[in-house]
Amino acid sequence: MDFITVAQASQIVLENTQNFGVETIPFQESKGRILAEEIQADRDFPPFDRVTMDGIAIQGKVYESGQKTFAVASIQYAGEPQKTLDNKNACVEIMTGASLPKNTDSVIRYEDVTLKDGVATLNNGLPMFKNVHKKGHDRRKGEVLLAKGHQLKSADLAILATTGKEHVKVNKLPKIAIITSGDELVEVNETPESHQIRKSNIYAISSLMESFASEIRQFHLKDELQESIEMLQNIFDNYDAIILSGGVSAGKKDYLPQALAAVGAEKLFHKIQQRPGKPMWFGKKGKTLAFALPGNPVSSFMCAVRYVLPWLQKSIGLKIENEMAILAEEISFKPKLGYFLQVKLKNENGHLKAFPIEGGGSGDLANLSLNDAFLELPNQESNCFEKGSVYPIWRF
Ligand SMILES: Nc1nc2c(c(=O)[nH]1)N[C@H]1C(S)=C(S)[C@@H](COP(=O)(O)OP(=O)(O)OC[C@H]3O[C@@H](n4cnc5c(N)ncnc54)[C@H](O)[C@@H]3O)O[C@H]1N2
Ligand code: MOO
Ligand SMILES: [Mg+2]
Repeated sequence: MDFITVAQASQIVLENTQNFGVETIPFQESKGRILAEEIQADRDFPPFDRVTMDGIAIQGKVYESGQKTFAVASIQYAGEPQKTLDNKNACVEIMTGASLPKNTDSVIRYEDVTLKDGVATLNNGLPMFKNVHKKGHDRRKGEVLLAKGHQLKSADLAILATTGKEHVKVNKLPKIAIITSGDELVEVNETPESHQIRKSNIYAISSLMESFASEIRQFHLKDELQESIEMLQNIFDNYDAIILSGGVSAGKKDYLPQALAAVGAEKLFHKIQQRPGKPMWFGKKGKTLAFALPGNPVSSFMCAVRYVLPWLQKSIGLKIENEMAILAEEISFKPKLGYFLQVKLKNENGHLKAFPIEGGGSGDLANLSLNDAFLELPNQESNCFEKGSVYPIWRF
C-alpha cells in the first residue's frame, strides 16, 4: 500500500502547526483562550488582614489573661479604612471582609458573645480562634498567579478581575474557511429533489471548531474545475486554514486535488490507511493549510476530529491530551487499514469503557449521535481486537 498510516498523517499535520500571533481582548471574553502574558499578583493576597467572621475584635492576650468582658469602643465595617483600638481592654465590633483594627489580633464570633448595653461578654469555655485571613497569606505581591500558555478557565476570570486586568493578552485564533463541494447539495432551508441532499457536514465540523477560530466562513464549490480554481485562489489569500469536504476521491468530478494543485498548493499527503476517511488530502499554500476531507459525513467528521482539531488546538497553544479507553467487546475488522470505531463511553468504577455501536458505515451520519467518541484501532496483522484491550480515544 503506497499511502501513509494514521500515525504518519497525524505527525505531518502536527509538524505544520502555525502561530497566529497575539491579541489583547477584554478579560470577560477570555474564557477558553490561551494566555500570552504572565499574570502576577498586583498586591498581597489578601491585601490586608481580612476578618473572616462577624463579631468582635480584641487583643487575644487580654482574653488569655482572664478578662471576659469588653466594652465596645467602635464598629468597623467592611469598606471602611482600618480603625485603631486605643484601649486594649475594650473591643471593636467587626464585620466579615473588614480590615482587622490596629492593636487587635483575634475575632470572636457574635455566636460566642453576649452583647448588652455596649458591653460584650465572652461565653464560657471559648477556645481562642483568630478568624483572620492574614495579609499575604495566599500569595505575595509579584508572585505569578497564571502562567503564560495557561488556558483560561471560569475561575481564572476572577483572578484577572481582582488583579485589575481589564484587558488581557491571549494567543490569536485563526480565520477558517469551510467549503462544501458537490452538485447534489442544497441548503438547509431548501427541499431537496429526490436525487439531492441537504448540506450537513460543515455544520458539525464548524461547531467542533468554533471556540478555536476567530471566524468561520462558509463557501460552496460546484463540481466545476475552473470555477473551483478561481474560488480557491481567493480563499487561500484570505484565510489561515481551509477545510474542504467532498471531491477528493476517484470520481470523474472529484476535482479538488487537481484544483488545489492548480492554485499552487503543495500536497503533503493524499490518502491514509484508515477507514473511514481514507481519501483525505492535506497540503498548504504559503502559511495557509488545507484539509480536504472526504465527503461521506462520518469520514469528514472523523477526519476533522482526528486531524483538524488537534492541528487547530496545537496551533493556538493548547496541549493535546491523549486519552485511552478499554474496548468493552471483541471487535474484528478485515481490511488492512486502521479503523476508527464509533463507541459509547461509560465509566464503570473508575474504568473508562468503550462500547462499540458501529452503524451503517461512513454515510450513516445518524449513528454518530448514539456515540461519543471513536476508538483508534491500529492496522495490525490479526484483525481481531480483544475485549479488555486499551486504545486511544477521540471524543466528539
Ligand atoms: N473508486 C473509488 N471510489 C471511492 C473511493 C475509492 O477509493 N475508490 N473512496 C470512497 C471513500 S472511502 C469515500 S469517503 C468517498 C469520498 O468521496 P469524496 O471525498 O470524493 O466526496 P464526494 O464524492 O463529493 O461525496 C461523497 C458522499 O458524501 C456526500 N457529501 C459530500 N459533501 C457533503 C456535505 N457537505 N454534506 C453531506 N453529505 C455530503 C455526497 O453526497 C456523497 O454521497 O469516496 C468513495 N468512493
Ligand atoms: O472515508 Mo470512506 O468513508 O472510508 O467510505
Ligand atoms: Mg467522490
